[in-house]
Amino acid sequence: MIEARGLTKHYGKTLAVNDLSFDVAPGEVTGFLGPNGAGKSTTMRMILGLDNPTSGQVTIGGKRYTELKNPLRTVGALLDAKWVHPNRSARAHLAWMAKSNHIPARRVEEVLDIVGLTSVAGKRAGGFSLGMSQRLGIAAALLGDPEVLLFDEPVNGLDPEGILWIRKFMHRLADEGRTVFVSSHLLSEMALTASNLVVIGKGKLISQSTTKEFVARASENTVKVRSPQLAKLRSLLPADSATDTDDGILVSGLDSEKIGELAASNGIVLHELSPQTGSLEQAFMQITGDSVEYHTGLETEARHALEPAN
Ligand SMILES: Nc1ncnc2c1ncn2[C@@H]1O[C@H](COP(=O)(O)OP(=O)(O)OP(=O)(O)O)[C@@H](O)[C@H]1O
Repeated sequence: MIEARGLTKHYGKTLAVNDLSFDVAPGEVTGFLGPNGAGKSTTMRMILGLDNPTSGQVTIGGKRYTELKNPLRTVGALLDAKWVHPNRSARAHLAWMAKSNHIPARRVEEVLDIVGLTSVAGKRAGGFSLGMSQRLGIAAALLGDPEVLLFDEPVNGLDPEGILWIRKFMHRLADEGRTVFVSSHLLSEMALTASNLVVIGKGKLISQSTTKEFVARASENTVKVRSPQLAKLRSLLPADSATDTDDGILVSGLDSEKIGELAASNGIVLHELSPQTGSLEQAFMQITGDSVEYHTGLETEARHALEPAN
């Protein structure tokens, strides 16, 4: 269980995290969602004691990170997958981490097996693809068999196969009863990965709810309308209720019956009148009013193949 209360962080004049309170429960994957610069990494660093809050606090199982007796046995984190000595093998890297944290050496082979790196464990980590580096980072996070796991943007730059692997792995960790907190700015990915969402924008909490609730709340009463007389229909709708789409408008605040009746009583022909099932993207934009571009990242990131190390 992670509990943040009034968590605030100033960097000089920049208010990176602003009075943030949220809970992350065990046995589930909780997504930490927000556009670039929203304060996700700063929050994760404060959870891990790598940064001190200006005010407020965050605890893991009721204790601040600095109060934990065996931090690696309580919380594991993947912050930067490339943080590894390039000439060290994966096995040597993990053995060094285990030794410096009083973790038995046999655990190294266990975590290599869990993340599927046993066959390349003797190769230099510097030659690993991004996907393999992510697996190594996850193996390191699992070394102390912690109850709580944090992942900062774990699918960034991964190919579809790597993304799928991470997604399934997070579900597995949650099914084992662990607390899994994963940050991302990729909304589509979080919709598939997380059952709960903590959503922030500009350092502030926007919402904490299940993913389903988040989408349902924001996407109610959105109706797609196509018509050869759109301008006339628009003039009859409440101000700011319609936004343009490629081939029509998206109306919020009115249900399809009302729009249909309005069109009929004014002799307006409709080619489409369809209530929209909400996507996470729509939900986010409606709730935050932000116009950040979101995408799954699958197309542009497919070039990073999960190749074996040289
Ligand atoms: N060490 C620092 N010194 C000064 N400003 C910082 C520092 N770290 C973060 N910031 C600022 O704090 C804000 C939040 O940054 P943060 O990296 O936490 O956001 P984020 O949601 O993780 O974004 P991203 O997805 O781009 O990493 C940004 O305005 C950033 O420029």
